[in-house]
Amino acid sequence: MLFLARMDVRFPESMDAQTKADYQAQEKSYSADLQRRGVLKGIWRVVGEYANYSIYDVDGHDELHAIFQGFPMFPYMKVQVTPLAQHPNATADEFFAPPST
Ligand SMILES: O=C(O)C[C@H]1C=CC(=O)O1
Repeated sequence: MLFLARMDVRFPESMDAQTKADYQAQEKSYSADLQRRGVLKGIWRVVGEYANYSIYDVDGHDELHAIFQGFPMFPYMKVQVTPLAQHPNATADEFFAPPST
């Protein structure tokens, strides 16, 4: 199942630069592992914002929630999720398998 997520990150004003950098490094490593495993299919920065849009391929809601909770920066993220279904007009679709005949 595919899901589109928008993640907005908001660190507390009081957080020091080194702590932020540590969180970002841990986040990068966690994100890279998800991408290597094919769970995180793509991630894009929202221009001008500390936010991203990302696409996840998981078995269901519980797995997706567990993945989000695993993000080191989860306590500082607001996540909005949109379930995705196959569009009948899609011509080239790298995310969905072709319909079986
Ligand atoms: O920098 C971000 O957008 C936050 C974070 C969430 C996933 C990820 O890889 O980075």
